[in-house]
Amino acid sequence: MNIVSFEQVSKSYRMGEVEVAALSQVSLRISKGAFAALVGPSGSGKTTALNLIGCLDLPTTGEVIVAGQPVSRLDRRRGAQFRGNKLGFVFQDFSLLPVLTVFENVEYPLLMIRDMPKAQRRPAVERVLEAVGMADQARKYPAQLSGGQKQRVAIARALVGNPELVLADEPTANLDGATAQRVMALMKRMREEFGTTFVFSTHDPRIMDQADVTFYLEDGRLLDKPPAYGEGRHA
Ligand SMILES: Nc1ncnc2c1ncn2[C@@H]1O[C@H](COP(=O)(O)OP(=O)(O)OP(=O)(O)O)[C@@H](O)[C@H]1O
Repeated sequence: MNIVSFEQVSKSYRMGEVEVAALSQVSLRISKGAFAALVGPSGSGKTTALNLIGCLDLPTTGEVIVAGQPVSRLDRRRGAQFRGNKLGFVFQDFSLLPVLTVFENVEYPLLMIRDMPKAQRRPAVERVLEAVGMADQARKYPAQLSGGQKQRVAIARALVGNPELVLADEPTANLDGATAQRVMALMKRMREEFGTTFVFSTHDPRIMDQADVTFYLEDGRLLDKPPAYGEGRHA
């Protein structure tokens, strides 16, 4: 079963007189449970593709279907609702709120998006903090954590609402090589433990090799085989 389908998806941005094609006629399918990489050089369209899957942007033409729902025409409110219920996000800059503790950062989506009562929030937060090995750091603030620890908290926050799909835009870009590998291993373990599909973007060959399916983008187009720079496998 596919959790993501793109049918002939194009996205262009107008910059004054000029039209920039961020994605051109991309068709792809990602099956449920995949650990999928979007790979390509800077400006190839990876973030645009993740934004379309995440209902953060709409395609210019074509159809995007996520978890059985055609999301290409959802308005802002319905898009936000869909996002809150079905998706989790991990960002390269971690995007933790500095004034909240680790526990509160992970709790935040349950409180703000799901409006979940406190008695249910605590066990949900404890479960994911335990899973990412950060339960003993719950009272710390983000500034007191290393980069790898921050990304573990961000992964816990992405998973706390039991999403079907986690989208991660260059999740290891701000981490050293060894920490990046540990964060990827953690995401893979979370995929096994929670049954969540992961789609991440990267241009690091060591990171793309972790994927079980890899999509190569170049100038907004999906390539049908790895380009010279790619060392990952093609599905
Ligand atoms: N909001 C926007 N307005 C205008 N052009 C945009 C916008 N967002 C993206 N683009 C353009 O679309 C193309 C694809 O950008 P995108 O951010 O998807 O690439 P990327 O592969 O994620 O790059 P990076 O690895 O640098 O993040 C680029 O040419 C970019 O300049």
